[in-house]
Amino acid sequence: MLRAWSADAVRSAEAALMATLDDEGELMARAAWGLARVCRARLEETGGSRVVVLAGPGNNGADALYAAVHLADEGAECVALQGPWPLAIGDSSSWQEAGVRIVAADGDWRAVLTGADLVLDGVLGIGGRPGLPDEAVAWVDALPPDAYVVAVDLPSGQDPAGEVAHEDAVFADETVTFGVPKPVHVLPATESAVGRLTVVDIGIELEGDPEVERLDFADVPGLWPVPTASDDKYSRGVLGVVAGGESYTGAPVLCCTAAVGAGLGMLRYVGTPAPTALVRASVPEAVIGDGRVQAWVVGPGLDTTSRAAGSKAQLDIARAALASDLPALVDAGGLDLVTGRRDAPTLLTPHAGELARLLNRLGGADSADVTRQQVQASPLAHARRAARLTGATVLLKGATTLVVPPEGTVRSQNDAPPWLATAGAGDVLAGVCGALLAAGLSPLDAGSLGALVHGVAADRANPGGPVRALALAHAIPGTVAHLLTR
Ligand SMILES: NC(=O)C1=CN([C@@H]2O[C@H](COP(=O)(O)OP(=O)(O)OC[C@H]3O[C@@H](n4cnc5c(N)ncnc54)[C@H](O)[C@@H]3O)[C@@H](O)[C@H]2O)[C@@H](O)CC1
Ligand SMILES: [K+]
Repeated sequence: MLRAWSADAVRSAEAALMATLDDEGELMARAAWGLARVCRARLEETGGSRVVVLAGPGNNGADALYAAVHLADEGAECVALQGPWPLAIGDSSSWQEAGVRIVAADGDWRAVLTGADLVLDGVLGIGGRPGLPDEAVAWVDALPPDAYVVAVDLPSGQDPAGEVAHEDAVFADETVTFGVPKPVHVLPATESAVGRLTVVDIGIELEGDPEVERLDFADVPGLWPVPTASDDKYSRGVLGVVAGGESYTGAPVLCCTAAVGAGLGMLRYVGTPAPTALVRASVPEAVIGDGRVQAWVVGPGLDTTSRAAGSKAQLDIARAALASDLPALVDAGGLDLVTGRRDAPTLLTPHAGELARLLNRLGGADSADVTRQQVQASPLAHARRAARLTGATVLLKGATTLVVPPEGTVRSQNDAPPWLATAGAGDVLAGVCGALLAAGLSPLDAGSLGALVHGVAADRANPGGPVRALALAHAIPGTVAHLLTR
């Protein structure tokens, strides 16, 4: 499991460790040495030797300058660009003596930057507010496209808390962070700016709950519900799926195929005539009709406005499911049936547009209209708000999937290839996560584990190429086996 801690928690841990060390510069020395080792390796890989430091006003700039001193000692040509600010440590002459030429804001920094093989972005670190100083915006605009950009601790100008997306900021090829990952490295608003993430150990230890967790493959065997010899179909979990309608007939096929493939004890399907016939034909394991279940999936392909035959009876069961005290996953059309808090374990699985619509419906008359774009620009805050309004855990779909309970640590999964952005993929996700809820997992575990398996299955269904949702659903059982036995 990858764990990311807030800037405040990292500063406290650094202060605690610093208090035990004789030399107050020791941590920065460790950070700079680790950073220099990574840069050295990248220069060797690319055959480059010209390093340009973007030197900000704080300790982030100092880290980059100290690393450049090591690289200069080893033969690299190192130049640092200084803005109209004093450097946190030393002055330009002391750094020049140590082998790093400083070019001031009024110097010919453009020519220097043009020749860079590797750019060390040390403008802002965990002390940064989102956004860049103007001089640094000009540097970033002038970055040569073929230079390898290494961000020190985090891509400068990105929100260290990972809450808000920023276009006017650094997008790095690699980020070298110190001690532990921070939210900026794993949350959807900022993760795409991080590139490859490398963590340098500087000896700090963090306690308590992290801000963000990310499950990795090694977590799957400990969480996945593996049956034992004493289990039967009922003890393994029975899932009820209320999905589809006369106009959306495919969603229940995808959802039910994925759910039985994820290892359910039994599945009950509640639908209208056309999708019921399809489910009967393509998922012969399914038992048709209402009955006792351990959890519900309500909503894939569900049209809450339909007047077609069977729709009213189906909607009555959907509403009863949501009113019950059983765990429920609520997706797509089912989200329109959410009227407020649910006390039983609940996982809502909206995409950005559906989350905006839900917030507008539940937020009350005095709340401003939320748009899909606003949700995409600050996904965590909007998902958290919906979680608090409903008491549910909110799984917000996207290139990075967020799983956000009303309080506490969130999960952020980034396991899927971009090919997975395809119609029907969400129906498959609902089936997998629903199966996990029926087996007794919490909404947080069901959502994050389901997202991981879903992402890996997309890759395994057709490595490196397009994937259709039905192939994804069929890849679920093999993916689970692979993750349990690797
Ligand atoms: N705290 C520690 O013990 C350690 C910190 N380290 C480094 O120190 C960094 C944090 O250093 P600092 O706390 O000095 O903070 P930063 O270097 O991130 O920057 C802070 C400075 O930038 C200014 N600033 C912030 N946002 C701005 C914006 N948007 N536009 C213009 N100016 C802005 C602040 O007023 C302040 O002067 C870490 O990211 C890491 O690189 C490492 O050396 C490891 C040890
Ligand atoms: K930085």
